[in-house]
Amino acid sequence: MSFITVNKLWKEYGDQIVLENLNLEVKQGEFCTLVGASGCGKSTFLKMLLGQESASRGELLLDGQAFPGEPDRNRGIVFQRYSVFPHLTVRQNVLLGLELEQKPLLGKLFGAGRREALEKVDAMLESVGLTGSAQKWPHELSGGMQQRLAIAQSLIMRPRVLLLDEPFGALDPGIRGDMHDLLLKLWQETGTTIFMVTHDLQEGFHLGTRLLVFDKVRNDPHDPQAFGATITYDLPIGRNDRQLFDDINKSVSETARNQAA
Ligand SMILES: Nc1ncnc2c1ncn2[C@@H]1O[C@H](COP(=O)(O)OP(=O)(O)OP(=O)(O)O)[C@@H](O)[C@H]1O
Repeated sequence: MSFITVNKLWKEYGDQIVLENLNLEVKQGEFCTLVGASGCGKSTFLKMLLGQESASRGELLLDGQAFPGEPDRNRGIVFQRYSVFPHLTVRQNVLLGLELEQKPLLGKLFGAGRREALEKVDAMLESVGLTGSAQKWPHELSGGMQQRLAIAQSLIMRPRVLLLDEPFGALDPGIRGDMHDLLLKLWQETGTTIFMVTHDLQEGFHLGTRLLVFDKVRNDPHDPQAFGATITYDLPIGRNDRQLFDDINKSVSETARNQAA
């Protein structure tokens, strides 16, 4: 049985068809990168995996069971920006999830429970290279450091699925390279299943074990909302196929141009 099954999945908002007939089987530990023109529903698909949006039709299964309808600790998400709490220090940001999980009402741990949780937090901060910034506030961190904090905050909960929505989109190219290395290291260490949206096809090819291209097969210029996007390429990657890269780039750019027209 596959870990995640997407079966004839549709998503509509009112008259607008965003996603149509998505089918996908994902094994535990895969790293899927999602690319496609702006507005093709990639973030919507992540939100469905998170449990923040429901399907209009079709099935989304985790271990053969319907996906929990609300976000839970099985699934962590990191957005392009603003996913950390500005009023908490780096260490408190990472601790909070554990505190809320163990003491949902109070949101605070004491004594041995707190010491144990802080050991995990410090190990996680070490893993993402933020040990020296543990007492800092988020506004004192660079963009790359804030994203490392957001990843630590998600991973401390040991999610089975990690959802990343353009996590490096706002970072300088030099820092992106370091973040790629870090993410690959954490993915190998934790074995978590990753879905990552990126606008950078090269990044998608570099990081993923599988590349999913979201695109519109049909387009009605008089009614752009009539058709949704679907998965047009689902490729195992890890090799550098220049022709394939060019083909995907061309088809995604064409859809982007049609949508802008
Ligand atoms: N809550 C919502 N209510 C109504 N329409 C929505 C909602 N969320 C998204 N949409 C619409 O669904 C379409 C897909 O949006 P989505 O953000 O998933 O695309 P995307 O591929 O992630 O785009 P981008 O690459 O620009 O982030 C858009 O036309 C958007 O306006």
